[in-house]
Amino acid sequence: MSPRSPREISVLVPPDLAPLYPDDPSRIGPYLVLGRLGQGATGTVYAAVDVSSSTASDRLVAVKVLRSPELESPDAYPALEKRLRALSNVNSKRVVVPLAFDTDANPPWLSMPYLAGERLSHYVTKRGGLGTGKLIALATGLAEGLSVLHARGVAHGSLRPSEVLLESHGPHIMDCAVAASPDRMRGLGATWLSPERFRGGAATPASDVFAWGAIVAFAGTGRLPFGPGEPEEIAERAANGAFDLSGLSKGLLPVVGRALAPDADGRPSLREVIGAVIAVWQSEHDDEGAPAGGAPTGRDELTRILEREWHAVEPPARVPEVIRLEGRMSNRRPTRALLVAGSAAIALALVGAGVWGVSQLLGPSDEEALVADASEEEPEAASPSADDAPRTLVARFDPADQEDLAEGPWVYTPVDRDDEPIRGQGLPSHSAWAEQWDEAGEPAEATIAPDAEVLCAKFCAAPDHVFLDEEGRGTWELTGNDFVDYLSWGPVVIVEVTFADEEPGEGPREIVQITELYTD
Ligand SMILES: Nc1ncnc2c1ncn2[C@@H]1O[C@H](COP(=O)(O)OP(=O)(O)OP(=O)(O)O)[C@@H](O)[C@H]1O
Repeated sequence: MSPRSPREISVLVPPDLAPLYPDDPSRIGPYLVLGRLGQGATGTVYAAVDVSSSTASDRLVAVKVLRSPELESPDAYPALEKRLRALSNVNSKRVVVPLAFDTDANPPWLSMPYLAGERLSHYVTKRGGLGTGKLIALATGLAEGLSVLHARGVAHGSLRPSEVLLESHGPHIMDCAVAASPDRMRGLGATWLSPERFRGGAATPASDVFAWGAIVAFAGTGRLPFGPGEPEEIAERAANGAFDLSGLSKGLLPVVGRALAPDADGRPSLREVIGAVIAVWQSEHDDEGAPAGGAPTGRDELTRILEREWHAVEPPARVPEVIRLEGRMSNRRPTRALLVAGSAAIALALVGAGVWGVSQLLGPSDEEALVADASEEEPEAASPSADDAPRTLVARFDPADQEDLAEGPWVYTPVDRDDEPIRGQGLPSHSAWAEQWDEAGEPAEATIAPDAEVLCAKFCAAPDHVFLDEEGRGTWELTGNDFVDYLSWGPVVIVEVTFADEEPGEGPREIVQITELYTD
């Protein structure tokens, strides 16, 4: 097997990744930018590739280019740098922390792990308040994340339901880099703003506790705790302690009520908050299954609560994308391959169906027929005639077998497999995938029709290549030319090929249809 081309890597990307705008950067720091994740009041977030990462599933990062009103004065930059340094040392799975940042860049940026999930604001708006177990997990998780932030001297300052991401492993506190100014927060919704912040005060741990109380109240009841209205009306109710917690899980009422105290001194510390919420959970679970060996720590309990209560937050599917790292050998293919909405399930379904279909197709008698008739005159690569080989077979194209990577005919080796592909273990590399297939015949040569129909799941190209068949299965549609171009990059590929229906003859057979086989 030849090694995979060092010029390409695969990355699992969200299926609905938006394309870049013409002015968007193609690189940010060490990252290759793939598409836009979104734009908020503090900057634009891009999906980007960390080329140093060794696994497809970890390569995707989110890079935020900061452009926020709070950073308009040059004095803001040293403070930003200090805050990002502190954040980089935060050790909590509940906080999205920077992987890298550059505050000298213009504009500054920070990278963070890519997290697939749903904002708490969307989740509650769509489904209503959370059940008690999940609410307790959320409340404990947020309080733990905030307490670790505070221990590093960082008050979040802008916490609200849209800054809480629900992901399959638990809730995450996002957007910690820049605390919104009170002015900006007033515009974003006074509900989450403590009275002292509404009056223009700085972000403090106590103001984060207030935000925690308001978020937990919203998540538990599906309603705004101070009701609807203009920011001033809401702020007035907050200043008077006029909240409505009816419908909130009974055990949580006292601690949430105290967190919403108008006076910062009247609010509990996060340690008290965590203790109170854990006590509610333990009282409802009789402490069953508590770990042996003394009183569990807050973190142990949080882990246990998340394990028990955090269900039904599934990560959205991601789809494979092949990224070219440097100049291309041909200009037919776009530098990067971007997949569009809806293709994830269908692409994976097609691949699964393709693998299944091929295993059905290749019964034992077919396998025997796959053994190519290597003639004495052509020892390197035989060209089986149309009457002694099936019209469709699974083949390996290994550029190591090919003398000239730009010109055909193309050497292919029939392959098959006895076992089912192992799924759910991440996307295998080209060569690892190819190694799962056994040789089932002698190498032979074929030409590839320039307009051959190509269905691919992994080496897909531009969005306008998307293809849906009559049964709703789909993937990307390329041509034989694109496939030849792909082969010239050097990867080993496993494909199902169909030859032209031709009269028996001497020359290499012509491939008119190619379906890439891949799985994860
Ligand atoms: N680490 C991440 N992983 C995946 N997507 C992310 C990540 N960080 C941000 N995003 C996405 O990027 C988009 C913009 O996020 P951002 O936090 O900048 O904006 P916002 O929260 O909408 O507004 P604001 O800047 O006012 O907080 C959102 O759709 C968000 O889900």
